[in-house]
Amino acid sequence: MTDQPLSPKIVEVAAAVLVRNTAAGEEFLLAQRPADKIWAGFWEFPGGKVESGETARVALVRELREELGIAVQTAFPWIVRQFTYPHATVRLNFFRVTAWQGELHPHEGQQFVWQPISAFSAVAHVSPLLPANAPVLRALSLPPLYAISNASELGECEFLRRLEQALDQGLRLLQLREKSMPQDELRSLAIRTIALAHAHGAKVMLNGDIELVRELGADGVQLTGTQLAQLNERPDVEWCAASCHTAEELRRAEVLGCDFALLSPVLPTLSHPGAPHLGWDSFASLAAGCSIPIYALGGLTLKDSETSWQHGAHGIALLRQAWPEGSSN
Ligand SMILES: Nc1nc2c([nH]c(=O)n2[C@@H]2O[C@H](COP(=O)(O)OP(=O)(O)OP(=O)(O)O)[C@@H](O)[C@H]2O)c(=O)[nH]1
Repeated sequence: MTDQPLSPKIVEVAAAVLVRNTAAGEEFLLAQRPADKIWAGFWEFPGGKVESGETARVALVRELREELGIAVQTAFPWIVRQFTYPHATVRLNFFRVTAWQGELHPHEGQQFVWQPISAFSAVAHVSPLLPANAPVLRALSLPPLYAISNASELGECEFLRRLEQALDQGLRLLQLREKSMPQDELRSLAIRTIALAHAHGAKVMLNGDIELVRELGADGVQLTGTQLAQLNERPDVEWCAASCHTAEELRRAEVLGCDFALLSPVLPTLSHPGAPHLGWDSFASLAAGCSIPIYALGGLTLKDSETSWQHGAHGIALLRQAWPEGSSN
């Protein structure tokens, strides 16, 4: 979201995904709507309506102070989901809140629960959830790093060695993208990659080949720009992502029902020296208001994660940088 005042036509809501780190991993907070509100008893992300003249961020800070008694220190803009209830159409402006001051207090008598948020398992252990929130949990389960394969350059053996190392270090989502590899080699690499990734609880997206995803039991497809332009329906696979460069492509990805998108190139890249790139400000304008998580791609390193969150990204996607040389053991 931008920090501009918001349109009064639909009910604008600021909602917080509070994230805390524990010994068992990251957790997020759900709150139960108090008895005197519509949808009483349903579980939701803390937050509330944006008041006239407020930005979503200002409303977020006010709501968390009023509802939970905390002072927000760090809030990253995340996805924006519109949902029509019988009583109103709401636009939920989500922020991931990672730092705050003060202890949580239920100022409106509401119950709280902290839920685990390990990769691909941000499920709610409470019910009922507000109906708008199910896709939000799915989005929340996406890990912060999306790695793109580089096997043609590294060679298959070396790529698989580095993949195993990355998986051991926590990589949970990767795309096999080997445009110049002969089909039979790609197939055999895909089989080995999927087996290795699944043994570590990680997901594998295949670039462009929907049939191969189904045949080999990969987790999803990363649609090419051409597929994104031509498909009329979201392919029936577990995860579907799109590669985007413009606002039009992002809209198309949302309309098609993609689960997430790549937006590139953010910075100059080794593979396309001198080619135009978005820069972080344009990235932020394009990502603002998107209903699906966006990974920033192009010229980035792991150190750019926080910068990407500040500009509305869910996380970063890395190609060469995802496969550092590391140890040879
Ligand atoms: N806070 C919050 N609201 C949500 C979520 N999901 C969702 O659909 N909503 C909807 O967004 C709207 C938020 O309104 P609210 O009643 O919480 O707002 P508020 O705190 O300003 O309440 P008030 O108008 O009673 O003062 C409701 O229609 C609610 O159903 C969510 O995760 N968190």
